[in-house]
Amino acid sequence: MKIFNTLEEIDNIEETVVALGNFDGVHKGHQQIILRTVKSAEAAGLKSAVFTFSNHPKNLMAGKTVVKNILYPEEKASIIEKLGVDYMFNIPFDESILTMDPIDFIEHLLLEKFHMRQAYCGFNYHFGYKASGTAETLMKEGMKRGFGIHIQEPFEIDGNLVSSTFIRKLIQNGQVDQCMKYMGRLYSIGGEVVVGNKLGRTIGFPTSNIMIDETMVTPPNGVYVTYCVYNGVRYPSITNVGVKPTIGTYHKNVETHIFNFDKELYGKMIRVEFLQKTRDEQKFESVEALSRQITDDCITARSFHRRIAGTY
Ligand SMILES: Cc1cc2nc3c(=O)[nH]c(=O)nc-3n(C[C@H](O)[C@H](O)[C@H](O)COP(=O)(O)O)c2cc1C
Ligand SMILES: Nc1ncnc2c1ncn2[C@@H]1O[C@H](COP(=O)(O)OP(=O)(O)O)[C@@H](O)[C@H]1O
Repeated sequence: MKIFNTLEEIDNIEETVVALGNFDGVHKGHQQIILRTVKSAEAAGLKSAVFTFSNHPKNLMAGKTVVKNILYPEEKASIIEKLGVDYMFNIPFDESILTMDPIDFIEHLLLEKFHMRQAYCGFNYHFGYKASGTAETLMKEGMKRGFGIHIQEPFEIDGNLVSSTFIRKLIQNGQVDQCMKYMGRLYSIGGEVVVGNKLGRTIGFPTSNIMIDETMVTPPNGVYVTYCVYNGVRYPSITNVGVKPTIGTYHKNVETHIFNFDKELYGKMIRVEFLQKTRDEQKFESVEALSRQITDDCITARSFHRRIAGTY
């Protein structure tokens, strides 16, 4: 997949079928739109493309982070690439796009820049000045100018409208066990292993710590059954998300104890995949009490892992 990070970089591209949307989380509704785009492009002998913004439009309008993302742009790109897309237009949402007349948006971006012949978008897609362009605007202009528009109806699973907002809420409520159903993959956080207090190993539970980025959606403090992916291998693990109140005052982080594992991971990249929240983080009266609780947590997590072995 070829990724274009600015409009200026887009040059010499072939005609396209474009999926339009923000696609944060690349959930099952998004996947359906993108897969349909890829199929149509193949059938028509065109290139498939995804047009998305690298920053959330609502954040530019508010002047600060009001919408936290589920995925980093690189993560989003990597998931979209696996769906078979040829081009990704990952463009910064700036003043000029914010204030662009919807007709100019169609003419100058979609047609002149992206060479769009067909588009797929959700029923609630908005674009251009004050988000005044809608799926209907695209329909009308498509009839006039000869491009095709396919509008995806609301996509529901178990009566829930699958949306990025819905998935953000699941994560923020600790309902990580629901993410697979709606996103088609486990919710995960990746990062570089940083040095902690080096206390974990003294209580028998060494942990690999990664920092939490508070500009992203994060799960609530608590203990989770997880997988830890390192070097392409997926290890059963248990993870504490939190501030370690028993030990002191710390920033929120993610620390994972990997079962049957004793390698040094400082400076290495790991990814923690969340299966199930098992309890809230607590302040214990002593490190011994905490250690006893972690022993119990590990028994629970190991039996969970045994139960689901081979499922994911
Ligand atoms: C499964 C698990 C559960 C934990 N639960 C708590 C908790 O409820 N309260 C708390 O203060 N710390 C909790 N911790 C964090 C420990 O305090 C922490 O792992 C220990 O202090 C070692 O920290 P270090 O990696 O910075 O050395 C938990 C850690 C693990 C692995
Ligand atoms: N089973 C394990 N799970 C996670 N990390 C482990 C494990 N065994 C060894 N390690 C390593 O030990 C380090 C953690 O030890 P710990 O005493 O908790 O120190 P820190 O406070 O720096 O996390 C991790 O960075 C990792 O490299």
